[in-house]
Amino acid sequence: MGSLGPYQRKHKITVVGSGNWGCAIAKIVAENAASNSDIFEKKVEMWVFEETVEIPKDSPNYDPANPGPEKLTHVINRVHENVKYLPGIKLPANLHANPSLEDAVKDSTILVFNLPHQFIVKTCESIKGKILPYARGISCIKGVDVNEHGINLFSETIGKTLGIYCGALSGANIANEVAKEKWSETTVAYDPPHLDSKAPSLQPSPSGSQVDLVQFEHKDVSGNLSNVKLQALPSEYPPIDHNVLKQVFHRPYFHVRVVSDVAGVSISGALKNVVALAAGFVEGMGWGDNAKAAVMRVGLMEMVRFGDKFFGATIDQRTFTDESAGVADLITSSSGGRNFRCAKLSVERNQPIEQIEKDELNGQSLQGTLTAAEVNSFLKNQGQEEDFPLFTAVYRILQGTMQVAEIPSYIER
Ligand SMILES: NC(=O)c1ccc[n+]([C@@H]2O[C@H](COP(=O)([O-])OP(=O)(O)OC[C@H]3O[C@@H](n4cnc5c(N)ncnc54)[C@H](O)[C@@H]3O)[C@@H](O)[C@H]2O)c1
Ligand SMILES: O=P(O)(O)OC[C@H](O)CO
Repeated sequence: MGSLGPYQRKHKITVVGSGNWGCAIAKIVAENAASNSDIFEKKVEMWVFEETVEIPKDSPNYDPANPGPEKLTHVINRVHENVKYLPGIKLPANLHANPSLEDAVKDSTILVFNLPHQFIVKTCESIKGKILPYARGISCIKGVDVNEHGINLFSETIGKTLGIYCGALSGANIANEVAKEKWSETTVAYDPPHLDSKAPSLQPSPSGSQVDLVQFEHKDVSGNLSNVKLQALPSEYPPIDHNVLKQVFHRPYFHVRVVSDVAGVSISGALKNVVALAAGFVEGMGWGDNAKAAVMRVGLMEMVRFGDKFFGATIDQRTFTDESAGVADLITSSSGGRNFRCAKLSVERNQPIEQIEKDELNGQSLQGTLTAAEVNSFLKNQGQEEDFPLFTAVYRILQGTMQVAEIPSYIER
């Protein structure tokens, strides 16, 4: 290892985000950067939304020289652990926690976006024009971007905002299990216009001084056509393709399948969170495993129907059944995910789920509650609420306008 082969430059990787999943993925990426030093720079940057943390005196991470509250980035770089969002897990020493987003993404060719979805638009806006124009992205976000214009995948929102191509990663991946190196699978979806590896005429000159802007027509998931300009990756770098992405994410304990269905992978990851809330609600009622299986069955059907109706042109229906991002994620999320656990406690304690989130998650963020509201506003606009009774029931239960006890009769209609 260590030889650059036919390429003069290595990829620099930045992880944008450092929460529970952000750190688990950053750990994987940093491990791979260290062990594939022929194509990746060893040092991996991780952007941290800075805050201060208090380390208890009896913690092995306590620094008597620094007894007061300490910046989270200082703690991560000092003890190689995110003591707030991924406690008890050693992070690789080549992972650098950086409080400056602009500095963290500077000169990176591979950007991994891993934040709660409500923060992504603002985060991307702030680095517009400040990244390499030929960088490529992977979104690990589970959510959909619903705004007045309709519904978008976050990979597309990120790509459009930054003027780059962005794929997606999603799977049956509870972060704490992955971080403990318990075996799991994931799905990476990546399907850029073929300009990096298949069209040498589009490559810039080896000096990098001349860049090629490739303009192509792009149809987004809602069928809207737009002209997109994408800059080819300079030929000094190894092409960013399925093989390189596997080297970024695959570990002996984290098995990656790379596919092309970005829409299917992203939609599954977003919608399964809504179904996991329903699973938590019925579990909280003490209705048992049969009831949970029933909401998972109906939920999966609604996920497939949603994909077919609104993303039909671009989605591969097999993703829902064949890939980790599909039914496998639905099962794990409805068994031990945060959305499931908080929904269950909210029924058991008869408290709003926002209260449970605040009391139980120590700053981590539920995605299903926001997604249920966003999906509902989209379905309402489309006049389709009644065609998705489980999604609608979850939204109404969260709003307090429906009881969990009404789920069985409501979803049967
Ligand atoms: N945690 C999991 O098990 C898991 C697994 C797979 C996918 N995901 C998905 O990954 C994404 C990220 O989840 P996570 O678990 O890393 O996050 P998290 O739930 O741990 O959220 C906390 C993070 O949000 C950050 N944050 C708070 N306010 C912010 C702001 N204003 N701007 C930017 N960042 C802010 C915090 O600094 C912290 O890093 C989500 O879409 C989630 O659904 C999570
Ligand atoms: O803990 P949740 O509910 O956010 O789900 C975590 C992951 O998405 C499971 O794959």
